[in-house]
Amino acid sequence: RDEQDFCESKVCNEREFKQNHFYTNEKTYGEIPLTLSHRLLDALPLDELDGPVSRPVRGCVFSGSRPTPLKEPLTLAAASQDVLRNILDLNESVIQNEEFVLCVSGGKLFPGSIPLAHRYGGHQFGYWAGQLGDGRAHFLGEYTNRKGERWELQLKGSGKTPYSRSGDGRAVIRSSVREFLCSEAMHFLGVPTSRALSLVVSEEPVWRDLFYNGNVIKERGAVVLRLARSWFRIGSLEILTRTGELDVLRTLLDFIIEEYFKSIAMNDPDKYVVFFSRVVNETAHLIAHWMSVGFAHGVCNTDNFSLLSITIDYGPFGFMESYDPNFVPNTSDDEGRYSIGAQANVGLFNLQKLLEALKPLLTSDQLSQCRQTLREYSQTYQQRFHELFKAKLGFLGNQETDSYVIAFLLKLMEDTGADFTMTFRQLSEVTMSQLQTGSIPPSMWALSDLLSHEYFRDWVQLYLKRLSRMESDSDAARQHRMQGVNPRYVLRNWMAESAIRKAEKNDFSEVALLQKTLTEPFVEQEEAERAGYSSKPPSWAQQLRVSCSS
Ligand SMILES: Nc1ncnc2c1ncn2[C@@H]1O[C@H](COP(=O)(O)OP(=O)(O)OP(=O)(O)O)[C@@H](O)[C@H]1O
Repeated sequence: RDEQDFCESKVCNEREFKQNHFYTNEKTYGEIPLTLSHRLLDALPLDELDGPVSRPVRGCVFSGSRPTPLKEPLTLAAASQDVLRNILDLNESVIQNEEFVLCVSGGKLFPGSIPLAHRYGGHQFGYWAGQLGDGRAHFLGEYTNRKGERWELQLKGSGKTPYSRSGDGRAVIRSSVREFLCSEAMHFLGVPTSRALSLVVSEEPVWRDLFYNGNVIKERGAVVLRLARSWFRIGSLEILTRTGELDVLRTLLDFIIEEYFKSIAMNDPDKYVVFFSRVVNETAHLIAHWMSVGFAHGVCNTDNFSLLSITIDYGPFGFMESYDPNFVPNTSDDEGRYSIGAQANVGLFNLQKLLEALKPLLTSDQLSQCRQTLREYSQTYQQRFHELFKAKLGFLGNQETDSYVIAFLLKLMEDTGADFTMTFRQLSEVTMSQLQTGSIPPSMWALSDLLSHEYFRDWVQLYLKRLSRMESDSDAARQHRMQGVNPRYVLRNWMAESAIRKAEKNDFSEVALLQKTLTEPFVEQEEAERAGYSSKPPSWAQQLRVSCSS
């Protein structure tokens, strides 16, 4: 009852809220030529006007919440040219403008912006965690670009909201550099993902217990402005079912389908079934894609799984180096629930939770259809995985032995601990005759590791035999094809760590180098080679521990 009274006393009427924001915020609008609109705000129920008071929220999808500016001086540590130019239609010179730095860090609002925090819940590490929500993120509004694409802009690390619980609403430089670099890198690897426009660092002190052992240290706050077609997550729907707010659930679900799943007819009586099967399909594809680049998300909770099946929430992720299906990229997952090899299964768990959220809106027949879709998830995933790995090996067409050749290689890699990224890359650089004669140059260090395996020669024979079946194919054509899908550079932990150590001292040169390198991950680059980004990881990389505290 107390909780209910508390909520009710805070709820104000929606018109009042909008007016408050539209009229009193005007003077804080920036002068950057980027005007945001708010389709979501018009369509979805809104909570209340003011304040970052942490509380249980009911009956809405968003709460009004303004960013808290970071302590100055602020430094624009990095910006994505691609996002500026190709998503936001902005001229690159805009980043010289002080207003820009304020707008992308929460000090001012873009024209038209009405900042909101999204209410969602989620299953974390297998258990229902209750209300979560944007505890340190602010949704600023949406931008429709010249190409007609709609993008939703969000700040992360921009201060407390009603969903902050005991958190401080901030993000540190360390985690912000990682999110900025990795989300952009994933885009250029071709993996569906949120994007990042900018990274601003500040003098704001932020206290973090890095390894949850009582050793609290002072770090500095940073804000990333990130973008996605949509930020809705499985947890966005789950919370509404859990609290029995079925009208809001239906409103939100219809909005999501109408806005982001345009090919589903709103008058189709099975629209929720079709929606579910799309999410199942795309989630399976996304996780297969992660596997094909050796990406371990690290925290595959339902609040971190997008309904649009894009990669969101770059926390304690990692790119696998030595091939190991049990690879866990951080120090917080002792049981390996989110190990790289478990991601497909966790995806299924999350989709089961999505189905539970949809259940009150389904007839029993529709529920059975959805259950059938879930039973097909594993096959959808396997098929996509198979296609992606076939492409990584340069195969055209289908041969019965393909699955065996792929599995055989992965087993050899596991036995020898061969580097995942460079094994495939070097297979795309080596010639067939070098493979045939076993004369692999020492610079191909990952293949050299594999060479030590007693069965590697057997695998090579199978592989060459398979390649020789593609009669019209040449070695050069195969190499070209394979180099287009096997990156030479991924954001290895040690690379991110090296850039972070410098960034914490206000030297952003390595952030810039990594950003540049990872914009063309499939192309060999002189500077990146000099920096050792395709070399064997340095010995200190083994000791690195990635914290979940961020
Ligand atoms: N410092 C913080 N202050 C307030 N809330 C926080 C803080 N850190 C995390 N949270 C909240 O805890 C929940 C889980 O955190 P998690 O690290 O998965 O998300 P996040 O990285 O903050 O957000 P996102 O998923 O949007 O990238 C989210 O509701 C998040 O907003």
